[in-house]
Amino acid sequence: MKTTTQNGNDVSAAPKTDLKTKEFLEKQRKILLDLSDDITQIRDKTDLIILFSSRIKNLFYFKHTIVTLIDPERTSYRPFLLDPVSSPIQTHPSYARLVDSDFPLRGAFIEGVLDAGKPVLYWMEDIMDLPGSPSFLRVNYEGGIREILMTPLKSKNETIGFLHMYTDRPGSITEEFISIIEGIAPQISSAVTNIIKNDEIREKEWINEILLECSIGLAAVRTREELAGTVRTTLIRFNLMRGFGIRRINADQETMTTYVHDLGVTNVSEAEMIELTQSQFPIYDGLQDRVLDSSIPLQVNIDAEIRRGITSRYLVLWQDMGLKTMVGIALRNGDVTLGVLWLGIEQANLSLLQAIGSQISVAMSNVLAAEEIIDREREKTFLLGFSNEVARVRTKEDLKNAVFKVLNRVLNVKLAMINLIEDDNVTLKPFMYDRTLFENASEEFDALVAASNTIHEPTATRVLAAEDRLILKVAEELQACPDNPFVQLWAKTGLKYMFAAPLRSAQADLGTIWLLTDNLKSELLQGICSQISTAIANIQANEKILAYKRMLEMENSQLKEQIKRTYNFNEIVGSGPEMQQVYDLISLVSESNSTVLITGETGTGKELIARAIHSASPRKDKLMIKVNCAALPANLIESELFGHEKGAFTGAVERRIGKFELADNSTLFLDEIGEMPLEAQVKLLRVLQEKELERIGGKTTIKVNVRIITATNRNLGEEVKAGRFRSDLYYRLNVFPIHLPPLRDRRDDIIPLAHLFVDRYSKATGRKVRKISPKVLQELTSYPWPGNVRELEHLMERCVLLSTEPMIREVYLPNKNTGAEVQPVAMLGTLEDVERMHIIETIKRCRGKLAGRGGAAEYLGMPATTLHSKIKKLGITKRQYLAE
Ligand SMILES: Nc1ncnc2c1ncn2[C@@H]1O[C@H](COP(=O)(O)OP(=O)(O)OP(=O)(O)O)[C@@H](O)[C@H]1O
Repeated sequence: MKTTTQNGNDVSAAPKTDLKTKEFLEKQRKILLDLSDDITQIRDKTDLIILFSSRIKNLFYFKHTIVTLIDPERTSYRPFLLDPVSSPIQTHPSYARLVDSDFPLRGAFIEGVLDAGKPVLYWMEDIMDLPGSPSFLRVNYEGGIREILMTPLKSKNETIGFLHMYTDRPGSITEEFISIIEGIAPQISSAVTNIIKNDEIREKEWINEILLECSIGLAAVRTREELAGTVRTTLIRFNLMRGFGIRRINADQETMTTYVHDLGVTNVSEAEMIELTQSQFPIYDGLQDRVLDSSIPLQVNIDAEIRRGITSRYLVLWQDMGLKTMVGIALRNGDVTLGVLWLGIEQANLSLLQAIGSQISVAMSNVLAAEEIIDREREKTFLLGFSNEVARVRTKEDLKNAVFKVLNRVLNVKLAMINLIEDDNVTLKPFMYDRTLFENASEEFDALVAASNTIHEPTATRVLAAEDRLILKVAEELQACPDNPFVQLWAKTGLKYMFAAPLRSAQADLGTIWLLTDNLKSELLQGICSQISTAIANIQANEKILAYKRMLEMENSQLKEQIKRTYNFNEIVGSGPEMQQVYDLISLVSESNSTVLITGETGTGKELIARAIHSASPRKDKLMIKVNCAALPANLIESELFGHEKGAFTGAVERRIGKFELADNSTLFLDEIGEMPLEAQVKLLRVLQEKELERIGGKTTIKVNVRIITATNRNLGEEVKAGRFRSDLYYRLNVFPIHLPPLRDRRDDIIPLAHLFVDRYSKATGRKVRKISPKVLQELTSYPWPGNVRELEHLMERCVLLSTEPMIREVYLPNKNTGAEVQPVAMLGTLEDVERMHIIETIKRCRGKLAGRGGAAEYLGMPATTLHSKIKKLGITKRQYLAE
């Protein structure tokens, strides 16, 4: 057997022994046998070296021995089995460091052993100071060691470590010694391999045992707090607790945010702590994505990552916290990647970390599932609450309150806009928005709100085409459509997502809703949007009902107004034979359903007579409906009479009930029938014949039971002849004609009528005008009254208003020749009137005192006798100045 020194010299330095002697062989055999026995009994790894050392020492002298092992990467070797009791350097200050050091597998010293593949004896002085020589050589030399025998330990032809044997007596390691060591090296190797395996098995068992314990705890975890606590306990059990953070992948699939953490005791500031645990950190930053992609835990050197150019803020925060290395473990449950577990540790058993990681993954998915259930429940309750609130919504204001409450306060979502489609089915009109959202761009926003938008605007078209919603990433949209003014506005809010949805009710598009948020809860938002759709449909229906109600109220008040003006039979003044005849006709026709045509000059009382007929008819409990055919433009008269459906023509925004329908079971009074356009005459005739009608644009026929009374101041017979009035209609209307004579032909009625009107307007205005002077009565009866009773009525109303005393003494009739009214110089009356008024007023102020100091004569600047004669002359009575 040939053994070499580090210089490659023949082992001439080792004292020669006859290796073939029987004695030697016997010695070797015994050592091997004893050692084999020992090795089988070894329970503890330190026992091996102690037993080995003592057995060999029985035969040869050496100081002490150790075993070193090569690391799995085969870059270094480190102490594995020590015999500190025999070591001469155990009191050396470097001892503790040396036994825990890795020594590079480079340099002449160790490479010499590896190359030789068998024991190599070194003289310390030759080797210890060579470049690359391990420091333990010099330390041993200083401890008195002079030679070292290095024997490679092999397993399956690969060197797994070294047996170091040290001596302080040069020459004590003989050739025989070396030969024996070489012979027993395989035994030592296999013992070491067994120890390693045993160690591994034992460690695995220990790990499994603890993992099992931890897994029971982790499996029971249901909340985040429990998760944090159990992860902490698990790490403590493995002595790995130096602070941890679990980051969860956010819904955007682009960022991660801390889910649970325990940073341990660190010198981190409150602000940094909040930043680290609440920020969204990008997944694809070159580090987190590496961890997620890696199937094994990844050890990260923070400084090195920053030097590599990874700019994520959390690295800087870790650095600030004084951390040097972190281990990142991807957390996965089946195919689902949940996030990353970051551990603030230097190094650790990878398979252990992996096992911990997968247990935490299971626990985390349990917590997530539990949270999801709670979230869903909460969302359900929340939606139910919102839907109850929305069900009560009747106005836009109610809806605004409900929507803003739910979006801003509960979900942290901003309402960018609700647009509603107009009746033209194209225009999108802003309905509701949160202007505060666009504070940075208020001018642009106002301009967009003011400009009319349509369903053809590209983003609006996309939303309306969507089945239920559209989720847009604002940044991507801005890249794709940098010129779109809407997208530009969204970008200015700084929010990440635009959640847009069509608002629909019963499959009809009502409009679009646009929500901006960083926190996307699509399902919930979807639910809210459909509630908003329902609410808007309700509001619109309610608005229609209100409009309809308003219309009815308007009509109702008009009708009431008409009723007020309805005078019954008794209020019709006229006692002459002409009017008597009219009364007879009214009595005759009232009870029947016959159509009546009332003719007469304007103002003769035709409407009054129509109302009298209605009031005396069996239909009197319902309102008489009046249509003035002259007051309506030709194109509207049909819709006024027969009504129309929504959209029947431009401007028909609502359905409208016609007067015919309103007059069902009552009387329809068509005033000024002579003015009705021919086209409408045809339709009127049809309704009169068939007693049913169709609304304009409508498809169904509506049966009506209406009594018709018409009136005209024209000569309808002449109109028929001139072709302006349909003869067939004329005959149908002229069933029962009543003609009203003009007032000039019944002069006996003038004075009773004048008194009636004075009385009526005195009461209405609160004046005390009661009488008409004979002179005025005379003037009234001799006037021709071209405007008939209405003219008389207006004139008397005016007289009441102008009169300053209980008797009407003056009337301003139009000039009989010119028709123009003779205006007095002043509205105050004649000079005599003014004088009378002035005297009465002065006496009143003097409290009836005429003469003497403070009397009216003094103030009027005349002697009391003159005043007396004037009072007499002007017919001033005591009543006039003492009455009030
Ligand atoms: N005989 C009467 N007794 C009392 N009031 C009358 C009489 N005739 C007419 N009036 C009053 O005179 C006014 C005008 O009457 P009314 O409107 O009925 O006339 P008309 O013939 O229908 O007018 P037009 O042809 O202009 O529609 C009304 O205020 C009405 O009350």
